[in-house]
Amino acid sequence: MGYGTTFKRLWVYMSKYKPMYVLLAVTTTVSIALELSIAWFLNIITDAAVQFNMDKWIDFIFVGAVILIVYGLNTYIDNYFKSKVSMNVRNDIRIDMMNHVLRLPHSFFSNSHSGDLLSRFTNDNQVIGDASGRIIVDLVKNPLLAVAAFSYLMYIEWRLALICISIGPLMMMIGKVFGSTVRKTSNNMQLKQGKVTSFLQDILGADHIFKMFNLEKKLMNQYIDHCADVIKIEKKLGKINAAANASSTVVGNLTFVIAILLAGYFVAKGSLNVGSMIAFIQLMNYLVMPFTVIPTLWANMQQALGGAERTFVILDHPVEYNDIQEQEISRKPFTSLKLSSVSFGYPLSDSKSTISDISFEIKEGQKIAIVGLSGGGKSTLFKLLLGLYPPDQGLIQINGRDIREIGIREQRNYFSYVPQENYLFSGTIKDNILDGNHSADEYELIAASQQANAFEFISKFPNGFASDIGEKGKSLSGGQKQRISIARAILRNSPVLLLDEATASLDQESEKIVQDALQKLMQGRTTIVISHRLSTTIDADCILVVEDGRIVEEGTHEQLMMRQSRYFALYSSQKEEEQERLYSVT
Ligand SMILES: Nc1ncnc2c1ncn2[C@@H]1O[C@H](COP(=O)(O)OP(=O)(O)OP(=O)(O)O)[C@@H](O)[C@H]1O
Repeated sequence: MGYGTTFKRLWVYMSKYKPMYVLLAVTTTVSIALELSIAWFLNIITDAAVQFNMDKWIDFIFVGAVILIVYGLNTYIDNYFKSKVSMNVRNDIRIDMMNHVLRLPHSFFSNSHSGDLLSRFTNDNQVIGDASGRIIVDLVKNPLLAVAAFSYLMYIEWRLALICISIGPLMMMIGKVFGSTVRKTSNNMQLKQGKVTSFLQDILGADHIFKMFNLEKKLMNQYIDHCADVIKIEKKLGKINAAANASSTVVGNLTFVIAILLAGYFVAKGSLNVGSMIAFIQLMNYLVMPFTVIPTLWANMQQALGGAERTFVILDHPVEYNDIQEQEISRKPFTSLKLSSVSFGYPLSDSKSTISDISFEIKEGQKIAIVGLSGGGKSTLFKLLLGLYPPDQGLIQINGRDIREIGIREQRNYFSYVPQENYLFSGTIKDNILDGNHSADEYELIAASQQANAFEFISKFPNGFASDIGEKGKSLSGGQKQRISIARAILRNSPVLLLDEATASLDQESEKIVQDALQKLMQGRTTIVISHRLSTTIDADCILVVEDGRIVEEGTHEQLMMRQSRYFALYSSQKEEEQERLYSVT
């Protein structure tokens, strides 16, 4: 995307605030007029002073006061609306980004680092806002100020004005030489800052891990390396900015010195009065200053356009659905779920299919257990059922209808999903359980937590359901988090339960309580369970043994045990482990 295109897209956001930009055009014009009026004011006061003419002194005081008051008011309005327009554009883009990000497919999140996304929501958003307010207004104002100052200079003494304007091409050259380097370096800087944010996000939410593995030294060194990278770019940026400023200051002052020498010469010769020379000096500042600040403003603009480009990359990513809707709880009847020759490979993954030619059917009220070694593709199968990825081949049907006809929202509504790791959001216990069904009442909330064996521990908290669970449920135990997650799934009460049994080791007591809650959750529900425990496989209507993405065995517990093959081996090894655990406890 070129910068022109990026700006056009940014303009779509800015143009919503046209009245504010019109007002800023007025304040800019007034501010230019005021700058010139100060030069004019210096001119008349100096001439009056040189001529020992004190008649108009009271008028001068009055005019000076008016200029100052208007200057003050205009600066206030100008600054206020510059920041207001920035704030509004920033906020609109932020809201659009969130609205878009919430609708992006799972594959997008799988392939992005949340820290990088966070940096686009924060750092990039900040610079885009600055560009839409202060930077763009100053980029328009400074050339206009230069033109106005030049016109006034021409009026005072055209020969001096022509010398002064020679600064223009020289400054442009400086801007061009340094501008593109500043842009590249600034973009690099944003990327590095994104990496630092990602790094911080990884470690700050996992203090227990870095403490347990004693990773402090490693992380400290990594952070120092990240900071060194940032400092390296900052130094480079500092050097470029210093060189650009030094060059423009030298060129500006050189022109200034030449012009002032000539002005002095004209005054001495009597062709220019002292007042005009003073006004001339003031105007020179207005002519030189724009040329010195424009390269920096231009670089800031390009940095902001870089940020906008990164933002638009996200906004351009295809979404799963067109609008965000209220939570919908499916109460549609469910009769069957059928997979026919389903195959799938992860996008961007080098390996062959993760799921190959999988077929099975589950009818209302049945329970299927999926077992197999780690990495076999069990969780991936759930991702396909939940519509997180579309299958590459084959057919998934719910109630005999192809899921492509059903649509992704309705497809997801058929399922309650309890993942292996419990993702809870910051907030209260009540908020998290009600995420299962926002329209549930108090009675249903209590009933769900009772069924999930969670009510007792929740009641013991001083604030009960209103207790804050901390970031990702930090202030809860593993078992408590699982039970809240189960209560959430109970409240959702979708026709089919997808249960990825937790392998995380809980203490025996806690595991028993969680297991009991899971049994209650499965009771009478159509369930597909990724099973790591014997208790959930034995009573299953069908057990699928998955290896390398394929179903290598299927049948009931008795049938598979009789076959004495893969399931038998898995079951026997689990049984041994269970018994070892029992012995070690007793
Ligand atoms: N987002 C992803 N991108 C690429 N490959 C992935 C992705 N997620 C999982 N995989 C790969 O797919 C394969 C199957 O993973 P999956 O999580 O489905 O296994 P699993 O049988 O559920 O394992 P476990 O029992 O350990 O949870 C693994 O080789 C894994 O590395």
